Amino acid sequence: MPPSNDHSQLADSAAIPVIDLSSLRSSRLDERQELAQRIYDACTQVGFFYIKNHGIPDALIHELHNAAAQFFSLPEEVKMKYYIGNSQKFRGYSPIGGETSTGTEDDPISREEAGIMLSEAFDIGYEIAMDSTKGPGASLPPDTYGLYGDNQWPDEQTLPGFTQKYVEYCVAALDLCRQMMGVFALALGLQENHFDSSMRTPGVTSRMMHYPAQPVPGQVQEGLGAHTDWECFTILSQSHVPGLEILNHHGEWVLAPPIEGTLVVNIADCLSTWTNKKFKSTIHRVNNLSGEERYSIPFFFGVDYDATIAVLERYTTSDNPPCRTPFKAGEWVREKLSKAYLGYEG
Ligand SMILES: O=C(O)CCC(=O)C(=O)O
Ligand SMILES: [Fe+2]
Repeated sequence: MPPSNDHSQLADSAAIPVIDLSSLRSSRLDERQELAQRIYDACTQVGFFYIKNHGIPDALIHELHNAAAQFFSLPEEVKMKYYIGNSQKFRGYSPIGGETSTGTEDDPISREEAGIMLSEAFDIGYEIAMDSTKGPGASLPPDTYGLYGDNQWPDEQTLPGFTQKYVEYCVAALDLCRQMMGVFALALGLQENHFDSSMRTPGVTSRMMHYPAQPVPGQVQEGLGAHTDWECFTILSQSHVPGLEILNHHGEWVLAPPIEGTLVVNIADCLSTWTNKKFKSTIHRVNNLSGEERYSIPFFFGVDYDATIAVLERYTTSDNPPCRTPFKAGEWVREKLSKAYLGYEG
């Protein structure tokens, strides 16, 4: 297990709770507060939880998984037309071996040490069309960190309806994330609208992932190395095939198996920093040992790239000073992306 001077990246418990989000949209504050309490417990103890009754239609999720399977079954030379290395902004297709494990804060991995991961991915980022709060005249903000726009969508002849389906999913996921930031604010003892001014054009990204079955039975090639996510939190849709594991403080990897009708939520570095690591940005990894193809679709919710992440004063004491000096969300994400993708040097 990686050395750790605190337990903020390790789950206390193997039990990943299932939280019913029905009251997320309740008009009653006491019901939203009760939900916030359950979320607080999950974020401070595990850093991971499942959500049910989240409001994203099952049919849409199912169709998007079909679209992902179709994309990855395209010939390699067709997928390479959308190669991530063509993009200045980390958008597009990353073939097997195109990405490297960066490790964790306490246990970083250099490019020389990192092995080839058995996964391929297709990455996209925020667009106005994904944002239900934006009208037709809206445009992207100044791109100080080189992270807004420039998605490399597959063309319509190759994959009809793919772009529309993915954008439709992002609209629903982004709406859900904004609502969840309200409940996170309540959980942290803040006004429900505390984060609203930091999520006008939020730094969201999403990716489709494909983890092939192990090529040599009995030999395990890692699908995605141990890491924490970088933004505020992640909403993950996994297919019926297990593979996601989270690290607990006994140094044991605990499976987070797919549960029908749920999505997985995990806290990431920026929200963890805001709380002085009270909310855990828990280390996780993926190994596909199932013998089947595995697909997953994470949606990474980050705040505006020019938002400042500064530890909330209420989570500091003289014995527990801020874990980091303030930084811009875009700075952090860009640095992490530059390390993870081969072919980018910052
Ligand atoms: O594929 C999964 O289940 C998890 C993916 C993940 O952790 C990530 O993309 O950051
Ligand atoms: Fe992750």
